[in-house]
Amino acid sequence: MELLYISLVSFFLFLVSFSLRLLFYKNRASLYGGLPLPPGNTGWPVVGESYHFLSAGWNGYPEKFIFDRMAKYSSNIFRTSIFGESAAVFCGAACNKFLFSNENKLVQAWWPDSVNKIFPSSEQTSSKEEAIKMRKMLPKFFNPEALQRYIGTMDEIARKHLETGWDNRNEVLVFPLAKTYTFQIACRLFLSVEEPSQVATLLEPFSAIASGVISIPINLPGTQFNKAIKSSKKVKEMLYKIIKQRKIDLAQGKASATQDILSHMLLTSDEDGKFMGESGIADKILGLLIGGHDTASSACAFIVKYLAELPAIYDGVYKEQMEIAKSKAPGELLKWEDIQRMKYSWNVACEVLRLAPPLQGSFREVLTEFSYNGFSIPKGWKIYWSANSTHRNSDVFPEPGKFDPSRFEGSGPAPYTFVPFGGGPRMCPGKEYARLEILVFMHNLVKRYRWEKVIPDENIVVNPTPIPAKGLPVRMFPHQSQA
Ligand code: HEM
Repeated sequence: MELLYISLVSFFLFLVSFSLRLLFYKNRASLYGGLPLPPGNTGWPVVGESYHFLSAGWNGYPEKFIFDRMAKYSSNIFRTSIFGESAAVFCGAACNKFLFSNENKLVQAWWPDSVNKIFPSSEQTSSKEEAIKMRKMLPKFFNPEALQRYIGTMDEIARKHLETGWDNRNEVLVFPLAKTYTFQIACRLFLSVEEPSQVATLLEPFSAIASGVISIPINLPGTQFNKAIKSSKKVKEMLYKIIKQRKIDLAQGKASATQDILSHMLLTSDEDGKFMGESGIADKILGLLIGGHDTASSACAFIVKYLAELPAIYDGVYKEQMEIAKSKAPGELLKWEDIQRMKYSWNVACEVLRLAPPLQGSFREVLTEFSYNGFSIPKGWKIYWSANSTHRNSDVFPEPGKFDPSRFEGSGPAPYTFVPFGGGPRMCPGKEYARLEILVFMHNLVKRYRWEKVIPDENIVVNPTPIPAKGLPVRMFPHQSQA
């Protein structure tokens, strides 16, 4: 469907685009210090290289878009055109360091216009401004005390989740279960929503939203973009209902001020004493659910995949987790000290995040023209940094395709090379929360079962997070005795 639309739109806009290109090339003489633009290709008219960029992921090799061009142009920086924007792709640790250190000086956060359309801010501000407000607010929910409190709840949810979704089954489909797990935690900690049918109703539209965020923004029936816009509206309507009910419950003393993120948002004012409106709260909760849900569930699913493929790694994780399990009283929930002992398991999770980063990278917008590595980068251009440009680079991680958790022992990878959570001031604010829910998941899963893949060479699709094409079916083998 999308290909058809792209061809039609491309054809009609070709002539317009051609004349705009002539104009663009004329204006190049004014670039920074006379330096050239990075080498590269701006691809097809209007859609640029968006299709190449996206299809590399759909085929399971998002890094191919990056490495093909780095090799072709013998450069760590190359020019492209994605989502209707002139862009430079910055590759490697030095580029990561440069970008992350120049946040809000030379560059600022940017998302494709599709993001503003899928998540129109109800407060008439851009998604960029909303993100700034969100960043200010998040430390309250993700500070060390709050995170430590969440561990027991996460453990409780993990146990119940495994009992209802995994126990007494010969075979399970991991990907949807991992999504349910991370979503159950988010619903509980953000909204105090626990009732399984309510969680399922909220979850249903989410996969359409995620794939629409990084898609070609053609809002016609049947496109990913169109489905994402509709799904985002649907979730917001559900969130409004929950928020309205919570206001009533708080007024009647049926809900507490500290029970979850929603209560905090309703009852906490900003530095000017202003409280957030219902629509602003719905936007923020939706942002958190989006940011935190597909990423962490993809990590959990890929941990299951790699542990099935690598029995020696599984044994290492099992040994570590059983030592922790045996040190606990029956029924006792996990605590902060237990998480601190899960060092090998976290190294394994990091190796999974290196090989299958849930987010492939993200964009910045150039605030002021600058030069870097002998190239001029014009104001207004977009810059894309990519986790794979270091994660899959043999100069940085020797034998990059080999699964080797020992890479994370000692001082670990060199700075700016392992970047699944980004870096600098915009580094993922949910990193620690994600670490906790991933480790709690690993603990509960390996404690109960060993498993094997039903489809040994299942394809991976990256859209925009990596997904096993058939949902990762596995055969389950429960351990004889559980701690
Ligand atoms: C394995 C799990 C996760 C991964 C790999 C991940 C990765 C990332 C990355 C790469 C960024 C973008 C940084 C940039 O633009 O340079 C980001 C941003 C963000 N993440 Fe995560 N994330 C994960 C889990 C979470 C969780 C659990 C939450 C919330 C509960 C969350 C909330 C956010 C938010 C709100 C942003 C936007 C921050 C901003 O714009 O300043 N993430 N994440």
